[in-house]
Amino acid sequence: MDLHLEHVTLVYPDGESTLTAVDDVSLTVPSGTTTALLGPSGSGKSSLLAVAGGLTPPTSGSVTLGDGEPLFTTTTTRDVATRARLDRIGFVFQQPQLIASLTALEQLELLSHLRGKRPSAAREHALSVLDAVGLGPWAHKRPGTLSGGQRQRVAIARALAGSPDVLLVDEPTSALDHERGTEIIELITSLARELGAATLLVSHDESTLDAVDRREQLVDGRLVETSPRTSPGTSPGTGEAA
Ligand SMILES: Nc1ncnc2c1ncn2[C@@H]1O[C@H](COP(=O)(O)OP(=O)(O)OP(=O)(O)O)[C@@H](O)[C@H]1O
Repeated sequence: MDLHLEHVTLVYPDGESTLTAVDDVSLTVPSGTTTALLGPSGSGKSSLLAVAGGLTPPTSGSVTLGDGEPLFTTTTTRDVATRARLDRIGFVFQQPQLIASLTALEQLELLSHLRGKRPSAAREHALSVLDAVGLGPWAHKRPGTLSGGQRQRVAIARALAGSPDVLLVDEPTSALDHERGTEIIELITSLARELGAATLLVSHDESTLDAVDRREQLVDGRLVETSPRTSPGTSPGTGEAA
């Protein structure tokens, strides 16, 4: 399902005043595609991701999936947002945020349990997702015995295990070297395509983003530039502005 952000504005209280972190942003991420969100520090990337994922209600505007009812609006209650996140949205954060005492497989099974899945079906599915991220042989390892790249792959598998409509990814490569960072972006975009997840990915590092379908630029909370997908082998940012 396509993800639609419609006239999203997010204003934070800032002492006696207010700060507009996201300013009237409208954006569609088609199902199965990956849009990278770029922009300087403080431009509102994480804030926009937080609204897209129902972590923060927008001050105005809405988040919709497909042609359905809005998923997150100014009035969405915390309980409704939590359920929508569990059922429809996968998150990958800068740090993998894994539970140290659980194996890779158990990290995925825990969420399946929260979603009310049968344990045997959940295990089989979790193993197939770990296979898809190249971690089949490491399914029974705990985070402490995995590399940084492997831990991020567990986080990606965990985010995708519930077959979410939307995948939201915040700086997934900041703790990785260039080669592993590029591999992680390639993995995310190919799995998003395979699973039909509309994927919005915040990144500082344009050099790892050859595989993404689209780039958007935020400055002072506003979208300023849209570029279509660059062909493999061409340098980024050479597309015509839309
Ligand atoms: N919880 C908050 N309360 C008040 N202001 C906030 C809050 N979170 C972010 N801000 C402010 O909103 C603006 C946008 O911040 P945001 O973290 O979304 O930007 P960003 O582009 O993700 O930055 P970075 O790349 O450094 O993570 C900044 O001015 C920031 O200081």
